Amino acid sequence: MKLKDATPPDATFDPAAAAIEVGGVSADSRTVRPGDIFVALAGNKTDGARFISAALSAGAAAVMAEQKPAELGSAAFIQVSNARRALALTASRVFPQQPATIAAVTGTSGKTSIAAFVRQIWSELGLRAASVGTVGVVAPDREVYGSLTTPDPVELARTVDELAREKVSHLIVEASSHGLDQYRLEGLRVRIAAYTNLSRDHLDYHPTMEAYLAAKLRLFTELVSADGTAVINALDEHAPQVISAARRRGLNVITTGGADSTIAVEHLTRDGFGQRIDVRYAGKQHRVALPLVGGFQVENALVAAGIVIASGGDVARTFAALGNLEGAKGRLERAGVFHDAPIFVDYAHKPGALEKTLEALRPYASRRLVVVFGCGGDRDAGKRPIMGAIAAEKADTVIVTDDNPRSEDPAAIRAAIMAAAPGATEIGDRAQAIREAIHALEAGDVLVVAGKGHETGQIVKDRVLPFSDHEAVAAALQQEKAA
Ligand SMILES: CC(=O)N[C@H]1[C@@H](OP(=O)(O)OP(=O)(O)OC[C@H]2O[C@@H](n3ccc(=O)[nH]c3=O)[C@H](O)[C@@H]2O)O[C@H](CO)[C@@H](O)[C@@H]1O[C@H](C)C(=O)N[C@@H](C)C(=O)N[C@H](CCC(=O)O)C(=O)O
Ligand SMILES: Nc1ncnc2c1ncn2[C@@H]1O[C@H](COP(=O)(O)OP(=O)(O)OP(=O)(O)O)[C@@H](O)[C@H]1O
Ligand SMILES: N[C@H](CCC[C@H](N)C(=O)O)C(=O)O
Ligand SMILES: [Mg+2]
Repeated sequence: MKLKDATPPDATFDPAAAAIEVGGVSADSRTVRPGDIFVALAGNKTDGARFISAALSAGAAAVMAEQKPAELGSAAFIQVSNARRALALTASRVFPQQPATIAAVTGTSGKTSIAAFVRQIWSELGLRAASVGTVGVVAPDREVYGSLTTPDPVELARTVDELAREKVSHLIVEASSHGLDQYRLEGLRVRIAAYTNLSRDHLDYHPTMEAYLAAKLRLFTELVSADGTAVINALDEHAPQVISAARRRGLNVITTGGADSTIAVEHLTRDGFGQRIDVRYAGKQHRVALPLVGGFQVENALVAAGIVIASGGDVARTFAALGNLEGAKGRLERAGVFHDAPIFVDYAHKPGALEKTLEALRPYASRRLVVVFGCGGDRDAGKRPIMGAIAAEKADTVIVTDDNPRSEDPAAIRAAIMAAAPGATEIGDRAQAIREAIHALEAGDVLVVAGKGHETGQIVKDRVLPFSDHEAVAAALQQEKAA
């Protein structure tokens, strides 16, 4: 395609460059192919401008940047005011196909669960549906694991284009705060934007909670199309700010979960490991039998229903479909039982999630609620004592272990948690921590192994050691059986 067709309208370049043929776009000199546009981004670790000569050696036909580089060789220069935004917009021109209906969900917790729910409901309504997020790409024809919640803009645009070619008509994408802050989703034609909640996370990246919320609000104030719909969990304390941002933008607003919400909860009862909900929407009552544990899953399920209804889904069939939902892998998932005590694997790796998960399981523990968890290295260290205190307050038995120490000293991470969790036991080796927790279980106990959810590795220094909480639980149960 021609350079002028690949670049966003506000890009400026020498008119002679307009007709240059470009092959693709990359912000990484290591993946540049001959004929590509190289976009120089000022990064968090280094500056892409330092790699312009490497990109030119790799055959870049043009360099896109906010400032003109000293050396360009024979390559064209494309000046833009916001290189990250321009990268995503260029990627969406290079990869132009998109499913007709795209929804994006943001919030500290619940995105992966909601993406899985929405995909399942759409599929049940007979639509070709896909999701992109923490657990990768899940589509009718394939499942591909990814490393980021919101992929980088080039990979995202390429994936979305492929999905459209695979005849996916309905897509839901997780919009992380990093993704929104770094303009990874620009160029996506988002018709429905959803918000779950806001609690402490990623304060190693966002300077304040206000900045963290502001990144999330971009989905409503800038990204979703002006005639789109906002679906907002009314039970979250920051919901009023999201609702007013959505209203200011002129979006259609659907609120969920509260007594006065568009999708209102009239009555809620626990029913074994499921829940019965009477929901009211547009003057009509719908009875929902949700086969999932935890009040937060009700919030997630209703946001998911709101998204599907906003996309034109049949209302009665949408609420009926909630009765068949499967939880996302490793989200408060029952992974086994020992001495009649259920064992859950959960992805709570931030304070708000840990609190909600322990609260959700408390009613099932007639004896002890036991939690095994740790905190990731190279991530917001401030979370550690907060999570320690929450575990000590909300659980009866706390075992502090390792969860992706990365470059940090695992013992120091555990010590920061332990300092705020009086009475907790420290067992660094995660498999051993799980074994000891299971060995001590008795009828009436409930165990939750939190923090890794669907993950399949333990990141120690630069190595990813194979590790799965599901497998560790299964191995421990096997060992108990053999004993
Ligand atoms: C802090 C952060 O978000 N960093 C992301 C960001 O990197 P960056 O742009 O700051 O990159 P950088 O390393 O400083 O390099 C600057 C530029 O030089 C380029 N470069 C670098 C080296 C070279 O040889 N040649 C070259 O051209 C790089 O490609 C880049 O364009 O943009 C990259 C491309 O999109 C991401 O891969 C990278 O994610 C890193 C790996 C990461 O760990 N991100 C996590 C924290 C993240 O994004 N998490 C969120 C939230 C998860 C959650 O909600 O829990 C997610 O969406 O997954
Ligand atoms: N609505 C919710 N409110 C509070 N906590 C929740 C909610 N939904 C899920 N959680 C907790 O957060 C964990 C992660 O859930 P999920 O993966 O759906 O969220 P996410 O927003 O995609 O998280 P991440 O940003 O880590 O990918 C769950 O295992 C559970 O402990
Ligand atoms: N996307 C999140 C996942 C964290 C999962 C947890 N197991 C940890 O390593 O802290 C992050 O990279 O911060
Ligand atoms: Mg997620």
